Amino acid sequence: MITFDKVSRRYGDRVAVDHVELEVPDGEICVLLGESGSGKSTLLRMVNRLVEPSSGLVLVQGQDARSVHPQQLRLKIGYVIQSVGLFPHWRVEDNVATVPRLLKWPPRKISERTDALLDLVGLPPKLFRTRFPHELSGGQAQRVGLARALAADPPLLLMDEPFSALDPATRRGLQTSLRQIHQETGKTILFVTHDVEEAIVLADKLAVLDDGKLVAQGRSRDLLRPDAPYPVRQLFGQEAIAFHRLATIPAQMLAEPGDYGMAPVLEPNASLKQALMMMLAQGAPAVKVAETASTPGGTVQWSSLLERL
Ligand SMILES: Nc1ncnc2c1ncn2[C@@H]1O[C@H](COP(=O)(O)OP(=O)(O)OP(=O)(O)O)[C@@H](O)[C@H]1O
Repeated sequence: MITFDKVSRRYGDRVAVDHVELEVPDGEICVLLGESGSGKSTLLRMVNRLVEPSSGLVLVQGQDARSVHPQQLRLKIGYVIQSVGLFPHWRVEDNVATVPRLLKWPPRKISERTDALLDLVGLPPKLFRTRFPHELSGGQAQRVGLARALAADPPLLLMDEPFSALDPATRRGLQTSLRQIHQETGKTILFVTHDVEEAIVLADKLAVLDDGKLVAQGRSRDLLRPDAPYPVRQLFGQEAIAFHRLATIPAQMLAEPGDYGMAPVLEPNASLKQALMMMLAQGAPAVKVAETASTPGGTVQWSSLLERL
């Protein structure tokens, strides 16, 4: 758990972070969302003491961050940034092993851990272990950055716009991978983005910053309402807020028993936004949600979807 207790950061007259009170619960992905300059990175960097608060407290797993030496603190906290920051003359395996080596793990344990992590982030070790960073695509490099951050199994991960420099398809792939990795590892993740769709896809908890102030926090589906605070409506777009809300609701929730013949079929974990997009793309009044061993599937109709908007 990370707790921000009335945390502020001032630079001269400028208030970058203004009395923020926020908890990042254990095992959740908390997304800090806000326009450029709203204070997201400043707040995130206070967790690993790259920035110190001007006032207030940052508690990392119940402990005042200031009471722990920054180097000790950073060993417990994985950090992933947009520019990745891999060491260019080190092979992938050496980059991933950075922190375990600092911790003087035995070589065999480091080697096994490197293989396991490369598998986890979707880079087969046989193909990627010995490559250099310049032999990787941007998405692959970011996957190595994620493996490196996870190497010593830290309970917390800080991710500062990690996918912002990637093309949309690669970015979606990494978002899906991150959710899967999160499910498998149960890490507590604080993730910064200014991309509203990325925030909705990833957030268990969404925290919206505006001009250094925390203006809303909660589950996306609870925040995305017509009566949301003005900065939230402005960020998501007044007209688009209902559309974004559909992305937070599983299509499965509106699926009714019955088969409407030739209706197109959605994946079992698709959202209502995907259902709507498929209806629009195919001119279909209904879509089927595929069944799984644990969910019955069924049909979502245009009329019931409109009622949810
Ligand atoms: N070292 C610094 N010195 C002076 N002002 C700073 C410093 N770091 C940040 N700021 C200011 O604090 C405010 C918040 O910056 P911050 O980088 O946290 O915003 P952000 O929401 O992460 O923006 P972006 O999405 O563009 O990275 C900005 O007005 C910025 O100019």
